[in-house]
Amino acid sequence: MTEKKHLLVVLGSTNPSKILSVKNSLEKIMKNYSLEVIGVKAPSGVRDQPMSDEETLKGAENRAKSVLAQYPHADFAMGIEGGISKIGDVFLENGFVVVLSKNGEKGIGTSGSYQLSSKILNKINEGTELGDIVDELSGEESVKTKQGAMGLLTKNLITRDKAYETGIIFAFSKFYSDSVYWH
Ligand SMILES: O=c1[nH]c(=O)c2ncn([C@@H]3O[C@H](COP(=O)(O)OP(=O)(O)OP(=O)(O)O)[C@@H](O)[C@H]3O)c2[nH]1
Repeated sequence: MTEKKHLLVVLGSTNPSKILSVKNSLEKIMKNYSLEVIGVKAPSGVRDQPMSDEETLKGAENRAKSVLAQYPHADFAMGIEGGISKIGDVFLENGFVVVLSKNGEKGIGTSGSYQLSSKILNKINEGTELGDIVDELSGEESVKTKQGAMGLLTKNLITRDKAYETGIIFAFSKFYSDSVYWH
Protein backbone atom coordinates (compact mmCIF):
# COMPACT_ATOMS: atom_id res chain seq x y z
CA MET A 1 0.00 0.00 0.00
CA THR A 2 1.35 3.44 -0.92
CA GLU A 3 1.55 6.01 1.84
CA LYS A 4 -0.84 8.95 1.64
CA LYS A 5 0.73 12.33 0.87
CA HIS A 6 0.80 14.73 3.82
CA LEU A 7 -1.32 17.89 3.48
CA LEU A 8 -0.88 20.79 5.90
CA VAL A 9 -3.85 23.16 6.16
CA VAL A 10 -3.57 26.12 8.51
CA LEU A 11 -6.64 28.08 9.59
CA GLY A 12 -6.42 31.63 10.93
CA SER A 13 -8.51 31.01 14.04
CA THR A 14 -8.31 29.04 17.25
CA ASN A 15 -12.11 28.79 17.53
CA PRO A 16 -12.83 25.02 17.99
CA SER A 17 -16.06 25.25 16.01
CA LYS A 18 -14.20 26.61 12.96
CA ILE A 19 -11.37 24.07 13.29
CA LEU A 20 -13.90 21.23 13.50
CA SER A 21 -15.67 22.42 10.36
CA VAL A 22 -12.36 22.52 8.44
CA LYS A 23 -11.41 19.01 9.60
CA ASN A 24 -14.81 17.54 8.74
CA SER A 25 -14.93 19.21 5.31
CA LEU A 26 -11.42 18.23 4.31
CA GLU A 27 -11.97 14.62 5.33
CA LYS A 28 -14.68 14.57 2.66
CA ILE A 29 -12.82 16.34 -0.13
CA MET A 30 -9.17 15.37 0.41
CA LYS A 31 -9.66 11.64 0.99
CA ASN A 32 -6.34 10.64 -0.56
CA TYR A 33 -4.23 12.72 1.79
CA SER A 34 -3.00 12.38 5.32
CA LEU A 35 -4.43 15.61 6.73
CA GLU A 36 -2.93 17.92 9.31
CA VAL A 37 -5.21 20.82 10.25
CA ILE A 38 -4.04 23.43 12.73
CA GLY A 39 -5.59 26.67 13.95
CA VAL A 40 -3.47 29.72 14.75
CA LYS A 41 -4.21 33.31 15.69
CA ALA A 42 -4.47 35.64 12.70
CA PRO A 43 -5.75 39.22 12.70
CA SER A 44 -8.83 39.94 10.57
CA GLY A 45 -7.97 43.63 10.17
CA VAL A 46 -11.69 44.42 10.22
CA ARG A 47 -14.15 45.12 13.06
CA ASP A 48 -14.90 42.28 15.51
CA GLN A 49 -18.41 42.43 14.10
CA PRO A 50 -18.21 42.95 10.30
CA MET A 51 -21.31 44.74 8.99
CA SER A 52 -21.22 44.02 5.23
CA ASP A 53 -20.30 41.14 2.90
CA GLU A 54 -17.36 43.21 1.69
CA GLU A 55 -16.00 43.65 5.21
CA THR A 56 -16.57 39.99 6.11
CA LEU A 57 -14.80 38.77 2.95
CA LYS A 58 -11.92 41.18 3.65
CA GLY A 59 -11.63 39.78 7.18
CA ALA A 60 -11.49 36.19 5.92
CA GLU A 61 -8.93 37.14 3.26
CA ASN A 62 -6.73 39.09 5.70
CA ARG A 63 -6.69 36.10 8.04
CA ALA A 64 -5.70 33.73 5.23
CA LYS A 65 -2.90 36.10 4.12
CA SER A 66 -1.60 36.36 7.69
CA VAL A 67 -1.55 32.56 7.94
CA LEU A 68 0.38 32.25 4.69
CA ALA A 69 2.98 34.73 5.99
CA GLN A 70 3.27 32.74 9.25
CA TYR A 71 3.29 29.30 7.55
CA PRO A 72 4.76 29.70 4.04
CA HIS A 73 5.23 25.91 3.84
CA ALA A 74 1.49 25.20 4.41
CA ASP A 75 -0.28 23.61 1.44
CA PHE A 76 -3.35 25.77 2.10
CA ALA A 77 -3.91 28.83 4.31
CA MET A 78 -7.46 29.64 5.34
CA GLY A 79 -9.50 32.43 6.87
CA ILE A 80 -13.09 32.13 8.09
CA GLU A 81 -15.00 35.21 9.21
CA GLY A 82 -18.57 35.59 10.46
CA GLY A 83 -20.41 38.79 9.55
CA ILE A 84 -23.65 40.58 8.79
CA SER A 85 -25.08 41.81 5.50
CA LYS A 86 -28.13 43.94 4.64
CA ILE A 87 -30.54 43.46 1.74
CA GLY A 88 -33.21 46.17 1.80
CA ASP A 89 -34.48 46.07 5.38
CA VAL A 90 -33.41 42.45 5.97
CA PHE A 91 -30.26 41.61 7.96
CA LEU A 92 -28.55 38.27 7.42
CA GLU A 93 -25.58 36.61 9.12
CA ASN A 94 -23.18 34.09 7.60
CA GLY A 95 -19.56 33.00 7.33
CA PHE A 96 -17.11 33.76 4.52
CA VAL A 97 -14.29 31.34 3.74
CA VAL A 98 -11.07 32.20 1.88
CA VAL A 99 -8.49 29.56 0.92
CA LEU A 100 -5.05 30.47 -0.43
CA SER A 101 -2.86 27.80 -1.98
CA LYS A 102 0.92 27.83 -1.67
CA ASN A 103 1.19 29.18 -5.22
CA GLY A 104 -1.20 32.07 -4.59
CA GLU A 105 -4.48 30.75 -6.01
CA LYS A 106 -7.56 31.90 -4.11
CA GLY A 107 -10.84 30.07 -3.47
CA ILE A 108 -13.91 31.69 -1.90
CA GLY A 109 -17.14 30.29 -0.44
CA THR A 110 -19.85 31.15 2.06
CA SER A 111 -22.04 29.28 4.50
CA GLY A 112 -25.80 29.52 4.35
CA SER A 113 -27.26 32.68 5.90
CA TYR A 114 -29.83 33.10 8.64
CA GLN A 115 -32.06 36.05 9.45
CA LEU A 116 -31.03 38.26 12.36
CA SER A 117 -33.91 39.44 14.53
CA SER A 118 -34.30 43.14 15.29
CA LYS A 119 -33.90 42.22 18.96
CA ILE A 120 -30.37 40.92 18.28
CA LEU A 121 -29.60 43.63 15.73
CA ASN A 122 -30.45 46.40 18.22
CA LYS A 123 -27.95 44.95 20.68
CA ILE A 124 -25.31 44.75 17.93
CA ASN A 125 -25.97 48.39 17.05
CA GLU A 126 -25.41 49.27 20.71
CA GLY A 127 -21.90 47.80 20.26
CA THR A 128 -22.21 44.24 21.61
CA GLU A 129 -20.73 41.38 19.57
CA LEU A 130 -23.10 38.65 18.37
CA GLY A 131 -21.19 35.99 20.32
CA ASP A 132 -21.77 37.83 23.61
CA ILE A 133 -25.43 38.47 22.80
CA VAL A 134 -26.21 34.80 22.17
CA ASP A 135 -24.37 33.81 25.36
CA GLU A 136 -26.56 36.23 27.31
CA LEU A 137 -29.82 35.17 25.63
CA SER A 138 -29.17 31.43 25.94
CA GLY A 139 -27.60 31.50 29.40
CA GLU A 140 -24.74 29.39 27.97
CA GLU A 141 -21.04 30.15 27.87
CA SER A 142 -18.96 30.56 24.71
CA VAL A 143 -21.71 29.51 22.30
CA LYS A 144 -19.55 30.80 19.41
CA THR A 145 -16.99 28.03 20.01
CA LYS A 146 -19.69 25.33 20.07
CA GLN A 147 -23.05 25.19 18.26
CA GLY A 148 -23.00 28.94 17.51
CA ALA A 149 -25.94 31.26 17.02
CA MET A 150 -26.73 29.04 14.03
CA GLY A 151 -27.19 26.03 16.30
CA LEU A 152 -29.32 27.94 18.81
CA LEU A 153 -31.63 29.27 16.12
CA THR A 154 -32.11 25.88 14.44
CA LYS A 155 -32.31 23.76 17.60
CA ASN A 156 -28.97 22.26 16.51
CA LEU A 157 -30.28 21.10 13.13
CA ILE A 158 -27.57 23.29 11.56
CA THR A 159 -24.76 24.04 13.98
CA ARG A 160 -22.06 26.60 13.18
CA ASP A 161 -19.49 23.95 12.20
CA LYS A 162 -22.03 22.19 9.95
CA ALA A 163 -23.07 25.44 8.24
CA TYR A 164 -19.47 26.46 7.65
CA GLU A 165 -18.78 23.12 5.94
CA THR A 166 -20.76 24.38 2.93
CA GLY A 167 -18.55 27.45 2.62
CA ILE A 168 -15.37 25.43 3.04
CA ILE A 169 -16.35 22.81 0.45
CA PHE A 170 -17.23 25.60 -2.03
CA ALA A 171 -14.02 27.52 -1.29
CA PHE A 172 -11.89 24.44 -1.98
CA SER A 173 -13.83 23.49 -5.14
CA LYS A 174 -11.26 25.32 -7.30
CA PHE A 175 -8.62 22.92 -6.02
CA TYR A 176 -10.40 19.58 -6.40
CA SER A 177 -13.00 19.96 -9.17
CA ASP A 178 -12.35 19.50 -12.88
CA SER A 179 -10.01 22.27 -14.09
CA VAL A 180 -12.21 22.75 -17.17
CA TYR A 181 -14.43 25.01 -15.01
CA TRP A 182 -11.58 27.23 -13.90
CA HIS A 183 -8.91 27.60 -16.59
O1 LIG B 1 -21.35 33.04 11.44
C1 LIG B 1 -21.61 32.85 12.66
N1 LIG B 1 -22.32 31.74 13.02
C2 LIG B 1 -22.65 31.45 14.30
O2 LIG B 1 -23.30 30.43 14.56
C3 LIG B 1 -22.22 32.37 15.28
N2 LIG B 1 -22.35 32.38 16.63
C4 LIG B 1 -21.76 33.47 17.05
N3 LIG B 1 -21.23 34.17 16.03
C5 LIG B 1 -20.56 35.47 16.17
O3 LIG B 1 -20.33 36.17 14.98
C6 LIG B 1 -19.31 37.15 15.20
C7 LIG B 1 -18.30 37.12 14.09
O4 LIG B 1 -17.57 35.90 14.08
P1 LIG B 1 -16.00 35.81 13.87
O5 LIG B 1 -15.81 34.75 12.86
O6 LIG B 1 -15.43 37.11 13.50
O7 LIG B 1 -15.37 35.54 15.28
P2 LIG B 1 -15.26 34.41 16.40
O8 LIG B 1 -14.94 35.17 17.62
O9 LIG B 1 -16.44 33.53 16.46
O10 LIG B 1 -14.00 33.51 16.00
P3 LIG B 1 -12.44 33.85 15.95
O11 LIG B 1 -12.28 35.34 15.85
O12 LIG B 1 -11.84 33.31 17.22
O13 LIG B 1 -11.93 33.14 14.75
C8 LIG B 1 -18.69 36.80 16.54
O14 LIG B 1 -19.27 37.62 17.52
C9 LIG B 1 -19.19 35.38 16.74
O15 LIG B 1 -19.21 35.04 18.08
C10 LIG B 1 -21.50 33.50 14.91
N4 LIG B 1 -21.20 33.74 13.61
